Amino acid sequence: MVVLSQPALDHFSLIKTCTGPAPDAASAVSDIEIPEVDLAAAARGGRDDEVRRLVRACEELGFFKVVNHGVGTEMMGRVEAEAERFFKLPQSEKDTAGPPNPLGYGSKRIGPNGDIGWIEYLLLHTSPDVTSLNSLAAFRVAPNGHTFRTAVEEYVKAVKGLACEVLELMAEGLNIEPRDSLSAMLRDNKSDSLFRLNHYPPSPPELQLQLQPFLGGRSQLLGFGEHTDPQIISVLRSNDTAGLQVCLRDGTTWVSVPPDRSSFFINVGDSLQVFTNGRFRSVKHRVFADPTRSRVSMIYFGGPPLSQKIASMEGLMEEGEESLYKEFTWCEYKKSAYKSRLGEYRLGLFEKAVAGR
Ligand SMILES: C=C1C[C@]23C[C@@]1(O)CC[C@H]2[C@@]12CC[C@H](O)[C@@](C)(C(=O)O1)[C@H]2[C@@H]3C(=O)O
Ligand SMILES: O=C(O)CCC(=O)C(=O)O
Ligand SMILES: [Fe+2]
Repeated sequence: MVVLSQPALDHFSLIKTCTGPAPDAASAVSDIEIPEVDLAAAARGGRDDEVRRLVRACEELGFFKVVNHGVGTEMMGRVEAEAERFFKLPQSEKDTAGPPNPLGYGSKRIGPNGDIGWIEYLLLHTSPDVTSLNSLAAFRVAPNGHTFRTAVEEYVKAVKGLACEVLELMAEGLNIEPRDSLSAMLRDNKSDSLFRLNHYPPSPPELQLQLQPFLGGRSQLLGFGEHTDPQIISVLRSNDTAGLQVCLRDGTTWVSVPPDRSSFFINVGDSLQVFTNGRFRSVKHRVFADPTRSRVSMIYFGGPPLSQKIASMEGLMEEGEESLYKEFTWCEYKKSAYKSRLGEYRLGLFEKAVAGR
C-alpha cells in the first residue's frame, strides 16, 4: 500500500477542489461565434461598422476578439517564451517570488479567500510608481530575468495602447465626450493596472485517474473559476491551447472561446459596466485546464487611479435615466473585491435598491 505523506495529502485535497462545477443540464455549452472587431478596417474607412460591431458585442456579450491590431506577434512570442522558461523552474525557486500579496508568484490559490484552481501565475503592477514591475523577485529568479522584464515592459506598453484605442472606439460608439474620457484613466500615471501571466499545466494521467470520482464525467480540471474582472477592460492573449469559456447574458450558457495566439480578446470589466450604467455588461468567464497541453495566457487589466470615482458617465445617460449604482471610488471597489470570493457578484453591494428589480 502506498502511504502518502502529509504534504502530499494536503496537495491532493487542494487539487481535488479544482474539479470545478459538475456539468448539469442548467449549464449548457453553446457554440456561438465570438464577435470580431477589425482595427485595420476601422482605420481604413470602415470605422462606423467596426464601432457598431464593438458596441453590440459589449452590450450582448461583454466580450469580443480584436484582429489586425498592429501589435507585433514576435513581441507576444517573447513574453510567452520567457514566461514558459520561468514556469519550468523548480517549484522551490518559483516560490521565492511568492506568496502573492496580491502581487507576485502564486500557485493553486487564487486571491486571499480560499479560491483554488489548477493554475500557477505571476501578478504584477504596471505602474512605474509601484516598484513591483522593476524589482519583482520573479525577474531575479527567472533564467533570463533582464530579457523577461524588458519583454513584459514592451508588451504592456503595446497592449495598454491597444486598450486605449478600443476604449476610444467605445466612447465614440456611445457618444461620450471627450473621446478619451475612459482611456485617460489608463494613461494616467497613477492608473491602477495589472499584468498577469497564467500557466495551466497539463494534468498528469495518474492524477487524472485519482480525480476521476470527483470530475463528474468531465475530463478537465478547473483552472480559473467563474468570475468577472473588476477593472475597466481586460486584454487577453493566450497560446493555442483552448480552455477559456465566456457566459452568455442568460447567466447559464457557456461558450468555448477558440484560442488564437495572434489576436487579442477583450473583456468588459465591472467598472465599465458602471461607467455605461449597465449598458455594457462585464462578462463572466472561466478556464478549464487541458489534460494534455499547457495553456499560457497573459492579461492586461486596465484600471483607473485609486481615487477615480466610478459612476455612470453623463454623456450617455438618456433624459430622465437614473444611475443604477451608488457612488464609489475604485479604491473602495477594489477593497471590497479583495474581500469577496472569486465567483461572487461583486457589483451587487453597489447597486441602488430600485423597486421592482
Ligand atoms: C478571489 C479573488 C482573486 C482576485 C481578487 C479576488 O478577491 C476577487 C477578484 C479576483 C480578480 C479577477 C481578475 C484578475 O485576475 C484579478 C487580479 C483581479 O483584479 O480581480 C483577480 C484577483 C487576484 O487574483 O488577486
Ligand atoms: O487565463 C485565462 O485565459 C483567463 C484568466 C482570467 O480570467 C484572469 O486572470 O482574470
Ligand atoms: Fe478574468
